[in-house]
Amino acid sequence: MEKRQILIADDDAAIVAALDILCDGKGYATTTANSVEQVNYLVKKQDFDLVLLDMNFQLDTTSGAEGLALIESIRNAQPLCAIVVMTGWSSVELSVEAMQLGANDFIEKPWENERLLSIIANQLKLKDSRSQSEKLAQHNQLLQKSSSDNQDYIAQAPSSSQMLNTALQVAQSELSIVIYGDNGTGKSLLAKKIHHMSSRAEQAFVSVNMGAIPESLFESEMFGHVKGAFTDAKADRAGRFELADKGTLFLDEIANIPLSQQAKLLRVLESKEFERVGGNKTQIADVRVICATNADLTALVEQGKFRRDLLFRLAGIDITVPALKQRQHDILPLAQQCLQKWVNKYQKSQIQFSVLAEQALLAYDWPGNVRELQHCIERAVVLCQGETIEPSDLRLTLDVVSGGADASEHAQNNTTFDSDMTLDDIEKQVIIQRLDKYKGNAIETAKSLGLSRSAFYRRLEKYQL
Ligand SMILES: Nc1ncnc2c1ncn2[C@@H]1O[C@H](COP(=O)(O)OP(=O)(O)OP(=O)(O)O)[C@@H](O)[C@H]1O
Repeated sequence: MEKRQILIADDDAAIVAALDILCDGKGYATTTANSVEQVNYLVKKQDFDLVLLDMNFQLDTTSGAEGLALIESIRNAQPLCAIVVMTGWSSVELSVEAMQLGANDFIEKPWENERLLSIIANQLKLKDSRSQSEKLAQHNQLLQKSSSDNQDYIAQAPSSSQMLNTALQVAQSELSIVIYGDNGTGKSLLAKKIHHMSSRAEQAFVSVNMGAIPESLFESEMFGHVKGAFTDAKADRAGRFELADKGTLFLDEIANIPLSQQAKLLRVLESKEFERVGGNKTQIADVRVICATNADLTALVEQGKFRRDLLFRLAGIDITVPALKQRQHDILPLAQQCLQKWVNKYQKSQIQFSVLAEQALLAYDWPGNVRELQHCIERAVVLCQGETIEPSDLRLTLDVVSGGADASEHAQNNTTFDSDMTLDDIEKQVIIQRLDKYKGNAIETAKSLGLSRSAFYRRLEKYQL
């Protein structure tokens, strides 16, 4: 196990030497500092688990002012690090002030070795639980975004049930997986399903949309950063690899990762080691990687846009999710599932599909796949006046009657914005319609809206599209 890092800060060389021997004997890695400047320099440069801090650095002062100022700068540089101050005897007030400024504990000089070691051990444990809570808070944020985590995966058609069987068979292994399929076919949901069926199910499932990360933030997003590593790094932050430790890391839209970043990803996947940006502590990446894409990665390799060695590393096994039109037997069960969801959400009384509406659902091509089906049913639930959804509520009637006119265009020609819609509501609706128009093609939709790829993906995430 990696040694815990302790900084011993005191201007008295004899004290530093004694503490160094004591800590070293207990297996801690020590660094020493004998001036305020040195402490300030070291805490900005290196990660420490604990600082043992003297309160006075000039022989003629006993006020503790230097120690108090140092506590603030250590706290600023390393919010989670434990600080134990060493005070002269009977300086209770100073100890209290130190604790108020962020020190975690204090010990009076001269100290008893056993007592100091027990304080150190205790504070290191508390520091670990603070790091753990920091991670948990970030996890919770991620989890809130994916409340659909363990929803039922519908696969009643022969092609989808065969695909699901293969997925569940490999779930238990540690093989990396690439999931291919058109937009909206259910690749992300399948990745979650695989995670839930794996031996890592109790650990985190962390999803990253590779298209949504601006190139300049790639390393910080994936590997984390330490405070001050760059202008906007106001606090330490764990990256996705760290958050997914012992769990599953889902790299969505993997084809969108720029070539320059592919090498960095490959290095971590091969060595299983990474460092936070600006940090020097090497961490181990114990993650199972699942990727998804609607692109042909082999073709991208041939075109020189995707690294062959990265594809080998990622593709332990390939799974392809069929388009919805190729799995007719899934359409009605999926429509029923969506109906239930939207009826609950909009607090409507029970609603059913008419026979004609079911026929319309079956006759449509679903270029936007399950996602388009969900939007279609949501619209229908909102528009439906009575207890039965009719073909006209689905707005697919035109297609069925005219044999293939584009329903999305029909929907688009009917754009109306209620007077009580917020700007966000309007933006969401425009994006949905534009996605329909471009049949789920993200790049063309983003272009038509005048958005960069990452700005577009950020909006998709914001509106959970
Ligand atoms: N087999 C299924 N059973 C139930 N719900 C499904 C199924 N497939 C997809 N869905 C739902 O359809 C929506 C779109 O699915 P998902 O986001 O997994 O698609 P995707 O292929 O990852 O899309 P994209 O390529 O655009 O990222 C989600 O709300 C998901 O829950």
